[in-house]
Amino acid sequence: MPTTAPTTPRDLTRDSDLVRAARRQDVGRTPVWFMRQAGRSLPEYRAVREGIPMLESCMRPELVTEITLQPVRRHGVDAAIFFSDIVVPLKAVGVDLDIVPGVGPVVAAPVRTRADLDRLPELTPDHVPYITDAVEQLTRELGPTPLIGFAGAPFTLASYLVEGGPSKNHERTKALMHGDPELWADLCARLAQISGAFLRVQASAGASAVQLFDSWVGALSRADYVAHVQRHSAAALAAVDDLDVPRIHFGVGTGELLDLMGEAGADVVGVDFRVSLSDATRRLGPSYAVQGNLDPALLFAPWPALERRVREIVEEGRQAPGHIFNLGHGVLPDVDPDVLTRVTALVHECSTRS
Ligand SMILES: Cc1c2[nH]c(c1CCC(=O)O)Cc1[nH]c(c(CCC(=O)O)c1C)Cc1[nH]c(c(CCC(=O)O)c1C)Cc1[nH]c(c(C)c1CCC(=O)O)C2
Repeated sequence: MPTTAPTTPRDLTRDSDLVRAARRQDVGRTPVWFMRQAGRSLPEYRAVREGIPMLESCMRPELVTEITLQPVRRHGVDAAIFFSDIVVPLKAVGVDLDIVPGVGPVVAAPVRTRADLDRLPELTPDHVPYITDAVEQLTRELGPTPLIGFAGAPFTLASYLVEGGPSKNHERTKALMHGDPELWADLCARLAQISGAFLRVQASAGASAVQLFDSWVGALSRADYVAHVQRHSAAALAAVDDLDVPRIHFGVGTGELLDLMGEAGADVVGVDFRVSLSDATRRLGPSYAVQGNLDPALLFAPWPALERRVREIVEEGRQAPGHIFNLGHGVLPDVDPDVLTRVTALVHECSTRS
């Protein structure tokens, strides 16, 4: 019987457990990956990053490829997450910012006025040729293992731009949202274009799924999310509507927003460790897969306690229409990477369907 050779990177990953779980299809076993699986927890990461600033490393396709592959080789996870950062597209369009070790993104001139917004251009693929190169190289090397592309969501990006750096209370961001809702809406619309275009570059170059990180949106009420944020996140996700890639939508402390984040255009809703997967599934209904939700701090607990919790999460995930095992937030830098390898193997072992 004649067979047709696969022609795109996505053809090779269509039947992967990660893509199937995201689409709420049957899987052989529960797929697992970890947010921040590439990074300081790995000695091989620290070795290749030595002396190279974070943002510069994101612009070197060879290095991005190597760093993205490191946790896949080491842990045997079911997906690679593209090595980059949510502020890379902002840097690419000319925002003067840096990622300060131990602090996070710091913006030289915060965006707070109409004139500031007017200086923030839209993103085109020509701004980020190194992203296209890295994704193409990576998907060739990954073969049947899916690559997840990502971007920051408008609210989380706006918070860094308006505050000028990391913020506990997002006070200036909320002051702008409520004090000048028109400027806020225009800023978020611009950020949605930038995020959407960044997702589209990655999906067009071969990424098999995308994740929109709205890490800090749990700081908002449902009413504010609906009035000031949801449509902008929806616009970012809609940028890949026609590309046939499942969309994951994640935030921290977003238990009260899960259904609204689903409605914004997600296939999979990320759940942090504050809400059980059973409750999350009840809140979301049958139309969404879930991703999560091991507390990253539990990776420091004695193995029997950690093992019990991992097994519980896999069991709860079986009640969902689809489940991708992950942490409730990123890997902490001091974690013993062998624990992540062991958790990966345990999730696979205890979820294998006979
Ligand atoms: C809020 C946010 C940022 N960046 C990101 C988010 C959303 C996810 C989340 O909520 O954690 C997303 C991100 N940042 C990075 C990745 C890709 C790799 C992966 O997840 O494995 C991803 C998906 C690399 C990175 N981004 C950063 C690092 C550490 C830099 C280093 O190794 O020197 C990495 C590996 C820097 C960064 N960038 C940011 C922070 C808060 C920090 C940490 C600062 C620090 O503690 O030093 C902004």
